Amino acid sequence: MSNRIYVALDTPDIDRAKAIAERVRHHVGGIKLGLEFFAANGRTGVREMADLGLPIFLDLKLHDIPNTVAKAVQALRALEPAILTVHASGGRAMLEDAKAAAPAGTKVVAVTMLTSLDQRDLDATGVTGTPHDQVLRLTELAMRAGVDGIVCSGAEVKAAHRLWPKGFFVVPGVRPTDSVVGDQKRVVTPRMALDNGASILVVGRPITQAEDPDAAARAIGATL
Ligand SMILES: O=C(O)c1cc(=O)[nH]c(=O)n1[C@@H]1O[C@H](COP(=O)(O)O)[C@@H](O)[C@H]1O
Repeated sequence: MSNRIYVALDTPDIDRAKAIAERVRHHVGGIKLGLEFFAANGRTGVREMADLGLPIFLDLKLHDIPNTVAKAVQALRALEPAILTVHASGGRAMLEDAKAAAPAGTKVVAVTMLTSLDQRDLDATGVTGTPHDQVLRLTELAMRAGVDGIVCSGAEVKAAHRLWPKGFFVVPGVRPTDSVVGDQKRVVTPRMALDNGASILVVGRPITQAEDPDAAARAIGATL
């Protein structure tokens, strides 16, 4: 089951990213490269990481007017990532245009409500209802727009999966029981996220900050 773990290599240092990827490669299903990596290393860096042979999840969380997002996705086409993220709250037209601009083999997944946010944060943005309500509202929007799936926390993935049985569900913000939570707020264990219907898990610091990333990835895999 460890092939359902994507390790988040959140570092601007490509040599460090490669070193961790090499160490954990037999215990993860793919690697996730996000804004920190992309801002420092760009498309060339993504290509270099892809040469390691693992599927690439390019997590840029695009969120802008439809034309701008579509053009950005077009500019990324040649990288053919396995997964690409956009923000669901960008709206239906943006989601449709992002999907239309992506390569056929790329899953476009829409971030619903970041796992680093809770009820108070939601209230502060003027959104009514609970995190659960907000995730389901955006799941429905993403489904209707024709993207491939969503990103949500393990606390909502069961209900989101029920609403969209054919969707692809990415769950970050997972923590083994003995692990530091950090800036995440809606956290579940990797096992619970999968039991609740996650298609893949994103795991960053519990692996990358471990003294032995390989052992940490193996240990998480063993709980699944
Ligand atoms: O899209 C994501 O991957 C994402 C969405 C979200 O709601 N929360 C979230 O933490 N992430 C990403 O998942 C990773 C979590 O990292 P750790 O908290 O270190 O395990 C980071 O790379 C985040 O950018």
